[in-house]
Amino acid sequence: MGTGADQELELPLLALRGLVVFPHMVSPLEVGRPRSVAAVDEAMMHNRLIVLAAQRDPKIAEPAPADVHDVGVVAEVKQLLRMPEGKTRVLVEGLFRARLVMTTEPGPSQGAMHARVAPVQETDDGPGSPEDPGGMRRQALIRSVLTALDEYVRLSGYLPADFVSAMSGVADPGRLADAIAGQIPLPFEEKQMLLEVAGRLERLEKLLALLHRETEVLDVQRRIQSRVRRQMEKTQKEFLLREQMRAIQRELGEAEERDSEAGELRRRIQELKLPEAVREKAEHEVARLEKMAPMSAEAAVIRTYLDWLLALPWNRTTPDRLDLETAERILDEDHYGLAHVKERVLEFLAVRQLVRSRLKGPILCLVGPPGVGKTSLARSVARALERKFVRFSLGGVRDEAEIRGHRRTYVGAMPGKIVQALRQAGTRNPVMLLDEVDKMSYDFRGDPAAALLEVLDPEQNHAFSDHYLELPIDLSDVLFITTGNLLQAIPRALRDRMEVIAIPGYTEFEKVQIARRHLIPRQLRDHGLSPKHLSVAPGAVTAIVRAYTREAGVRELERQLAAICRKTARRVVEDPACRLKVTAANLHRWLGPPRYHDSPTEAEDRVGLALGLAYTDAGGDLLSIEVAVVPGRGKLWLTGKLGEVMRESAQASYSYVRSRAEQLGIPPGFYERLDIHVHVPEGAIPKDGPSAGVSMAVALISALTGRPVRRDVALTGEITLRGRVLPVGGVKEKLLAAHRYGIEQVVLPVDNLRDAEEIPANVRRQLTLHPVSHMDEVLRMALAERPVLATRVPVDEKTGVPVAPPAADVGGDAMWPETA
Ligand SMILES: Nc1ncnc2c1ncn2[C@@H]1O[C@H](COP(=O)(O)OP(=O)(O)OP(=O)(O)O)[C@@H](O)[C@H]1O
Repeated sequence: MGTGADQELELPLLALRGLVVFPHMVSPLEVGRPRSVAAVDEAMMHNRLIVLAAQRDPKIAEPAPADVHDVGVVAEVKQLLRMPEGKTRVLVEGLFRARLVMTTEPGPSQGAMHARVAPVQETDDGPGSPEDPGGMRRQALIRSVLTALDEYVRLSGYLPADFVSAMSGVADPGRLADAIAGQIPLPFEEKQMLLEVAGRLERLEKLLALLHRETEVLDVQRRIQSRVRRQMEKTQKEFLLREQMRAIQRELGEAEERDSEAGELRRRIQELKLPEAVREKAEHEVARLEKMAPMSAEAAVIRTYLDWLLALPWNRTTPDRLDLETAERILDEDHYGLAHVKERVLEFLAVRQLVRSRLKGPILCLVGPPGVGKTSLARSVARALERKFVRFSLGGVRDEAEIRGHRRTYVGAMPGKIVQALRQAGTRNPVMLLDEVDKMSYDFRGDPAAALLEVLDPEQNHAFSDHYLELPIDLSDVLFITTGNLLQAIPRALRDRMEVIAIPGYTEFEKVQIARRHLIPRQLRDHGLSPKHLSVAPGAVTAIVRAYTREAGVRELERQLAAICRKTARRVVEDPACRLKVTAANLHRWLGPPRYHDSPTEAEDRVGLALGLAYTDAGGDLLSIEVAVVPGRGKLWLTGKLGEVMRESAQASYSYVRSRAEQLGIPPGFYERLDIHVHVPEGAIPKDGPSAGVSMAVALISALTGRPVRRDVALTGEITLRGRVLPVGGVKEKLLAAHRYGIEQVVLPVDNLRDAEEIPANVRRQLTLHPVSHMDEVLRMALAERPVLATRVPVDEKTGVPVAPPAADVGGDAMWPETA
């Protein structure tokens, strides 16, 4: 067919939308626009030739000559098929590239557009052409394109597999490029770009780049798809399994169980009339529970949580009994003595009666040795107020989470102790006893004291937050009472927030009263006995206190009485008619030999042995302090498990003695020839504090001068390097201890005298107190006037220098070890 491939032609123009036809490519076209139909008709009437050129913008409906690209293809219309609605379908075959030289618009008669076109001369083909000597580039390009095409076909699945082998038969690079470009789905702008390249190899090279890019895109696409597919499969699988499980549960009747569980929970929530925030949270959790498989671990977590939420007393309170008379009667009924504490409790109730609304604070803190009735007093307060009573111990708590709970994300998470106690109480206004606030510690897991501060602060505790509950809980109606053994060990910030009431310990008289009025009746009751079975003579109680117990409280006493009751119970079972009587004389038959007879007090005055008074967490106690002087080089030995402060205090006493040696009648330079050993017996018990300073100085001076210490004097006081005596703590407990051991003379710092006013009058009467402010006064009181030995430090008569001592010859009192 004469196509006139090298001269200009005037042909009808068909504008293509979003489509490029290449030479040698047969392609079906749907023609609808009137101008396009006219162009096809015109071509059919002449030589079937037509120019196909792509529109620059496929969206334009009626393109003007400027709207079509300058390069297109001259094609032959192979077939024409008229369709309904005026549409026409044609089959065209591209013949050659052509440049549109001039394009003319149709006249008003709606005919076709025309274009004058000039064929594009294709360049650089064949071996030996200047750009490709030897045809190497051509070869390389063709091979690369075929490889890339192979990869592309494999990845896309879009073209038939034999397309590649068909293409490998095309030798002309330009044609190859056109044939491939015509078949693969590239954006039409890129196809147009390829159409406009006249150079064959250049066109092939551009196609190669596009192929590579397409392959890469396909690869990424494939990876995304497979990921999406996997995801889809997983959700589908889960959905399927869940459905199956539901079906199984239905079969087993579990679904109904779950539905009924949720229904039951909802009903309970409704009934409980919870505060709004709590109700919302509870309902939210029930809704979550419903969506879960009943047996799943998560459902169990939610169930436990709901259990807690619904069990807490959000709005349950008990009315307070504010009747003072009854309250006083109850307090007296339960406890002997303790007037100060009872008074404070009654004051609290009185204020409560006047201020009906919430009373901020106070938090009572009962401090005293074990067994003085702190816990039972708190219980009694609850009884007087008709409130519920709960207690927990803070001893050993070192983790904030124990107070505040663990977050629910933890396995086995639980609310903290406060919330647990509230649940146990079942009302929101119990008396809550926090035992052993002085035994808390802290580590990297947070400071429990800080959490307690929030609990005990009336400004904050109306919205206490527990990590587990995730809801603020109101603690402002709780009456907190705390207890501890040592005031100093309670964290300062906590101490400031509380009203401390000290219970120093009981005198012997009080113990006997407590036993007779409370402990014996209670033990009889607890052992199923009646007073006619057993009577305990007052003298026997005193004997138990003296010989079988050594304590500030009455716990050990109660235990001994329980032992007596046990023995009685056995006898009563054997012989219901028996009548038993415990007296001081037959006590050893009930309780065995006395446990305590060895008092630390001595039968006679001793050299180098002083009695100090100590304050421990078990109350007050006596402490013997021994000093021995041995030949040596001025070393000071300290033994008996002394704490840091006590050691320093011993050093201070020693320095004081050295600096005052001459006035004290000790040869100067004694320390160059002698070692001094200070020992505080009962080494298993740790001892600390500065209050033994005075007694150590007395023992030292006694050992160095040979003047014995009076055995009926006990001492307490801190010493300075200049011999001043400073006040100390725990004086009440110390005085009670001195009295317990039958000591009558107590030397104490003058500033501590007012503490002595708080001990019971009958004890006070039996003690003679010697207030002092300087060591000189202490020594006048505590040391015998004249040495029992000429001097404890032998000196050379001529030089006055201490010499090695002679062999001991002073009986049991010997301070010098025998020299070998
Ligand atoms: N004044 C008292 N009147 C009657 N009973 C008392 C009195 N003091 C203590 N008790 C009794 O002594 C026992 C021990 O008291 P409680 O357990 O309250 O001691 P505590 O001070 O709390 O000791 P701890 O510091 O070890 O907790 C209780 O049975 C208590 O009833």
